[in-house]
Amino acid sequence: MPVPYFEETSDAIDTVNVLKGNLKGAGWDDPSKFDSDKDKAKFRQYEEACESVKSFYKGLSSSFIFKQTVAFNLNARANLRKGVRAKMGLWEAVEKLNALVDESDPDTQLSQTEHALQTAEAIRRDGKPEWFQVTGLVHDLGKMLYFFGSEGQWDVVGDTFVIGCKFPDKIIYPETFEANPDSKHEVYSTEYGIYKPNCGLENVMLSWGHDEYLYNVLKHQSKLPEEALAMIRLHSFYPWHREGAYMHLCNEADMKALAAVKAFNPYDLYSKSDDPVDLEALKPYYQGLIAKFFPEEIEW
Ligand SMILES: O[C@H]1[C@H](O)[C@@H](O)[C@H](O)[C@@H](O)[C@H]1O
Ligand SMILES: [Fe+2]
Ligand SMILES: [Fe+2]
Repeated sequence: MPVPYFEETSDAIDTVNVLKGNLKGAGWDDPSKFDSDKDKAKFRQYEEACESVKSFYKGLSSSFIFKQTVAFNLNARANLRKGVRAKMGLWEAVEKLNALVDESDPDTQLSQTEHALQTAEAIRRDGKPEWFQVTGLVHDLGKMLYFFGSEGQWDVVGDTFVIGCKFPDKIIYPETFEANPDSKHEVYSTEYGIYKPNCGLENVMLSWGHDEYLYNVLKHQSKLPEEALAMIRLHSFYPWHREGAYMHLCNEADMKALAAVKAFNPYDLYSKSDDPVDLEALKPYYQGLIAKFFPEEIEW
């Protein structure tokens, strides 16, 4: 069992409440203002996307479609438990991701370091609390998986969906899921599959990638509020947070998570068209924020 970084003593709870910036009523979930000048119809246009994005999702041999199965997902989670892949601070991870451009993303050709800082800066400009800003900074650091022996980008990036029940038509290029062997399985192809009605997303396996990975890495190694952890785990789950799929698996806690993810989404998505950022100039500020919420080294 990993030792939680945040031990629940009453002192620690006070510190955490201060860090959260009075979660309730602090305005952190007021609608974002920064995206009012964005042409939202220009984002997530998968039909018009470049060939590399299309082939990531629906190329003839797209592993993203074929290989995200129950069997693969159980195995990925078992591997995660086998040990620690690296010990590294979060800022180092931000810098390492300069080497990664996300093949699945139609909206940015910039590196993931740029994307992390653009997201965080948009949140900061909108006057949101520090925990929200740092969540913006780290939300995609799960893409470090790419350097930790992933099979490619297909098991790291891209939107997520539920494994173990029917693939709804709310996923990008839904027709392609016919090629996933689970779509023919007698249980996994049914509405509820291996799940019970309203079992809660906490009990559901999301397709393996950067969200599930980072959530598992950080849940015991941060002082982030649960809203932030929901943003991390569920931000790529567009079939759910944008299209409203999978409500039959959700419970009340998930509705709170949904509000958090929806508050986060504009910063993640629409900051992709912002100007590039100055890494060196921003470094001291974000290193300071990281130090407030995370241990110096994370066990990856
Ligand atoms: O959260 C995002 C989102 O789901 C994008 O659609 C995907 O292309 C990216 O890989 C991911 O980081
Ligand atoms: Fe992401
Ligand atoms: Fe992102």
